[in-house]
Amino acid sequence: MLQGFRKVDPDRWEFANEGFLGGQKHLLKTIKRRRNVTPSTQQQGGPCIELGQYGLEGEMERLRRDRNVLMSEIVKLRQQQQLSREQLVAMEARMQFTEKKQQKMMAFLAKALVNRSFVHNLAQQNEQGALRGIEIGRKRRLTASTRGENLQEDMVSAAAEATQVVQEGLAALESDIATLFSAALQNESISDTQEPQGELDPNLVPLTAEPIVANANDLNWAELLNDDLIGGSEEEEGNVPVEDLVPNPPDWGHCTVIQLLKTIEVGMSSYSLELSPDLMTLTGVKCIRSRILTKVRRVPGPPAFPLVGHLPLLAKFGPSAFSSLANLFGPIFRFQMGRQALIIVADAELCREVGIKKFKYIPNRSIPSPISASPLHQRGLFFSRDSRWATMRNTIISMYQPSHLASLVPTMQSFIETATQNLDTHSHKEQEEEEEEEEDDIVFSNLSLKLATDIIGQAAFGINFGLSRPNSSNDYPKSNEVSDFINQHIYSTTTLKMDLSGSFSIILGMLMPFLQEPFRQVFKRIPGTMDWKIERTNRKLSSRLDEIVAKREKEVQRDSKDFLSLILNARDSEKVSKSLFTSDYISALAYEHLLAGSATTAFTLTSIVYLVSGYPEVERKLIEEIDGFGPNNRVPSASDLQHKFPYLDQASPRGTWVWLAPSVLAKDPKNFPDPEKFRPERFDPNGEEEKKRHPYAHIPFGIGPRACIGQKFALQEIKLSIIHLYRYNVFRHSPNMETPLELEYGIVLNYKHGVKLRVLPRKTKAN
Ligand code: HEM
Repeated sequence: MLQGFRKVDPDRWEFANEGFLGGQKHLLKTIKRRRNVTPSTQQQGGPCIELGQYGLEGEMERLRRDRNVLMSEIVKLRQQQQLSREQLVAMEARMQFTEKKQQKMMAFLAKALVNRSFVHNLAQQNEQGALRGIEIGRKRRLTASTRGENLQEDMVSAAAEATQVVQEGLAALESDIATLFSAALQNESISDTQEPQGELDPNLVPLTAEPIVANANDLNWAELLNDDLIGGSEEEEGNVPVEDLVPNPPDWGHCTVIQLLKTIEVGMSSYSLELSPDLMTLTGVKCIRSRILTKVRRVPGPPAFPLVGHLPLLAKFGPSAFSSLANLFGPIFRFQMGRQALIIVADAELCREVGIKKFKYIPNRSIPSPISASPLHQRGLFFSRDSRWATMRNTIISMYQPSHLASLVPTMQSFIETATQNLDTHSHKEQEEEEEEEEDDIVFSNLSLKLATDIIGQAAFGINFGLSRPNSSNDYPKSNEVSDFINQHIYSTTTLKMDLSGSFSIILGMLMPFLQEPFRQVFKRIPGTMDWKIERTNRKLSSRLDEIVAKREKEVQRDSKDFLSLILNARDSEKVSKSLFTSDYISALAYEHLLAGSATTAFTLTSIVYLVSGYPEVERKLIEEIDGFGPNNRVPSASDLQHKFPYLDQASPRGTWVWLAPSVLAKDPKNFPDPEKFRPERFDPNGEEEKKRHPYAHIPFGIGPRACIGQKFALQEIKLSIIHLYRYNVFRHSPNMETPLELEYGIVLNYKHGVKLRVLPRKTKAN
């Protein structure tokens, strides 16, 4: 009879009994508990035999072994208990740390609210004229309660103090950044196959203490998304498909770097619409905003500075910061826009994953702090969310049908013809050129901005702003209303930034979002502060837009084909929901067109002309194609523009972006060999380079359902302009223009000192 424990391997013992057999329940009742083994039971021939006839000694041995097994079990359990205790302690410490951080923040706030001694600092460091404004405000509010006044002053002081803290922080971080980037640059010169040459700066070690992801595959992408979407525990991550865990997409932001940079301004400079494409050229850059900072900590990235995060990197290095970071940390890295944690994805394939395949989980753009105070900007398509966005986009997209775009050609052409009359006064023959004469220069960047604003003004509102008419033309005196509107628009646009030297409430919005609104409420009442100015301008702009919409709403019959009329007609005919397209949303949508469609297009057009005038071979090919199309008075149709100008197609706007981002592209020569060269041929659809390139390596208008709605509009306008310009002229760089051209990272990327060109009229071909 077999009974008791038996050894199944050197470390394990198992219960064994003849009545203990799998599937034979009825035998279980034959199993009897073994009684204490005593000499008498032995004599009675009781159940003392186990694993053979070992007798008492055998039994003792068996018990000893049983005891050892149990002891080792106890030791194991004790170890587990110890481990759990340690984890508990670590968790407590983490909680305490978090609590302390909160306390510190509260202490800072408390200090901010009682400190009265920094009014002067504010005047020096923050907003020009703020002090004067405060004084004026104070005089005006002499009757106000002293307590209220003090509070206001205290908040001003707090603002100054916070600015100081941030500035000190930036200074302290600067040396780290320099180290980081010098190392990054060193890394860049190392090709895949080469061994690193020389030692990397040892100072780099603490900065790159986190693991470098060499390959995008090293990170489980689905896991990353799960992680951020769900915010679950680390143990849960990656085990369950996203689809199962996210019944409703949670409210978290999605943005491409483009979108992000469109609205976010950093440090000295800001990044905008146009910047995005060149970043995307790197191989495509997308970023995912995470609400849960801790969840993205394990994604590699440089150490972040308290409050400002990685903003100083952008302030100091501009867009090339992203390339260097991609070089250091791999195609997926962490970046902190102030308090906002982002995951940057610098890989074409992963961009497709985020922008298209995972779109349903990340359909919305995050609303950056400058926008959060401006309903006007929030109600456009760009920042609208979920089902509202889907309905609005579906409605608006119908207004960009090919037939509608084609009907816009004559309007565009007419504006182009009028605007180019400005060139006549500047044009001269090469031999007459007086090198230093500034009056011969044309600031082409200004002209193209005026032209693009006029075209989109007409297309969006049906209003001719008349900005690009020749100066000498007095046919249409520009009304004060129009210039006021444009000025308000420009001011409103340029203040839409997250500049560390900008509006105080906007800075706060980045650093401590919950403080933004209370501070804005205070500052907007203090004359002279930027918050006050922004509030005033946006209010005026909104009311002007509302007026335009209200007037148009009242029109019984709207014949014009501008965006505003089309959308109002659709609403009146109940094609679109009245509750969704309320007047304020319609104002915002029309205004968004002005915003999104002016400086972007203008910058692209300027860049093309600037580049072509520096590359005679490109100019020759372009002119050949334009002249080959037909006589100068033959205006190309929308279809001609699409199919009959393949070389122009390659030059706009893609060649431009490549050239504009040499530092970014240099990191990815496999996609863009010789990136610093303006070589439209690289985009020749039949060329090897184009065939080899990843289809999402270059996405200047974005990808997926949220891609630019105005892409075809912009390209049509740009191509028409180039054709008209080069039919009659060629351009040369003015000797008065700086080289290399300096860029200004405003809300819309711009050439800091403009693009100055000389106009050379062509020997016009016989028509
Ligand atoms: C060369 C000129 C332009 C460039 C480079 C450009 C670029 C972009 C980019 C990169 C995006 C974001 C795409 C994404 O997130 O994947 C975007 C969105 C957008 N663009 Fe443009 N754009 C240009 C001209 C225009 C024009 C002329 C209009 C209006 C007529 C316009 C209206 C919009 C709108 C409304 C969105 C938001 C779309 C949505 O969220 O559904 N853009 N643009």
